[in-house]
Amino acid sequence: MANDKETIVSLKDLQISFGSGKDKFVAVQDVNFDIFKGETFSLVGESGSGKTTIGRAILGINPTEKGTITFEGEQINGKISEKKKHSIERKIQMIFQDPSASLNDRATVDYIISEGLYNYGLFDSEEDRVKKVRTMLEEVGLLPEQLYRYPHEFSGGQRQRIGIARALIMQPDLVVADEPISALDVSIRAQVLNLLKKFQREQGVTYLFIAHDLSVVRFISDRIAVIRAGRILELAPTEELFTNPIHPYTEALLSAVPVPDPQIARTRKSYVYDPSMHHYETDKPKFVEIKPGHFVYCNEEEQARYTKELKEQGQI
Ligand SMILES: Nc1ncnc2c1ncn2[C@@H]1O[C@H](COP(=O)(O)OP(=O)(O)OP(=O)(O)O)[C@@H](O)[C@H]1O
Repeated sequence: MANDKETIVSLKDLQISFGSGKDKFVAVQDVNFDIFKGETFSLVGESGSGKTTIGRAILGINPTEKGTITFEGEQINGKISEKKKHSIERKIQMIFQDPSASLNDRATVDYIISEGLYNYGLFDSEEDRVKKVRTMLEEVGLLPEQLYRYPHEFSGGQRQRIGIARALIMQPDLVVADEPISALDVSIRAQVLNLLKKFQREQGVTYLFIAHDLSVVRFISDRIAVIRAGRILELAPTEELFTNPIHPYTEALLSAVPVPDPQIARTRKSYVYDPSMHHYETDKPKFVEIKPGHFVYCNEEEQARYTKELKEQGQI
């Protein structure tokens, strides 16, 4: 792939299965993509499509069956040393969908935010730890007097801020944010997204953002990958994906997004994507860079058709 951006994560021919024998279920396959340093890369797809499975594989929680995951130039799936694992667990943090379930209700906010600092010895003195925690608390918009309270004393949005503080205090290079706003009130979703963007501007952190709705990720993503049934069907920079979608499934997802401009609404085709039209075994589809930075999962016949259409439209 031709680009001048630095790659932080690279997934090559990734396959992940659960169970074995006749109960084996392939949850993720043929997955190939790179995430660039400092960007927000979104993985979007319906429930059960494999988004969380990919996120958990990058975090080292889900074992992979085939392929490689490279992080900062080193392979991190398969057998790795405890030392490397420990180092990666600081560098890659996670923010969860449900801030109520992911925070220990018997621990104070002070302890929750400090836990990683303790595990990694990331402070010089007690004074230094308290200073770090208070600064972080302020960064996420909570008050110093809230430090010794417990998660259940906070609203959903505040709890998610605690979850963000816990992740970001580790100064991670990559944060996997798995539907971080889905459980929140619509009114506070934008605030939480703005908070995440603020950290990205200040710390240069990279986000892998997982969502089931394209409209949610439009304004925060640099690039978007659309996943269905464990396969990435299309990947493109955000505006490119919204204006020039190529795969019929992306078209279908986009037609479900409310379009305020009737002019655009009229020109948009309402595809019904029938996945059974793909016979993966015989078709042997590939993830092809159909135009610079824009990838589509397609077989040879589809590739020829897409290329012809793009040429006719003067896009390539
Ligand atoms: N530990 C597991 N054991 C067996 N099957 C699993 C396991 N984890 C996930 N799966 C299956 O793998 C598929 C992908 O699940 P995954 O959680 O990655 O989907 P998702 O896209 O994140 O969905 P959601 O939006 O609902 O979280 C699903 O069919 C799920 O049932």
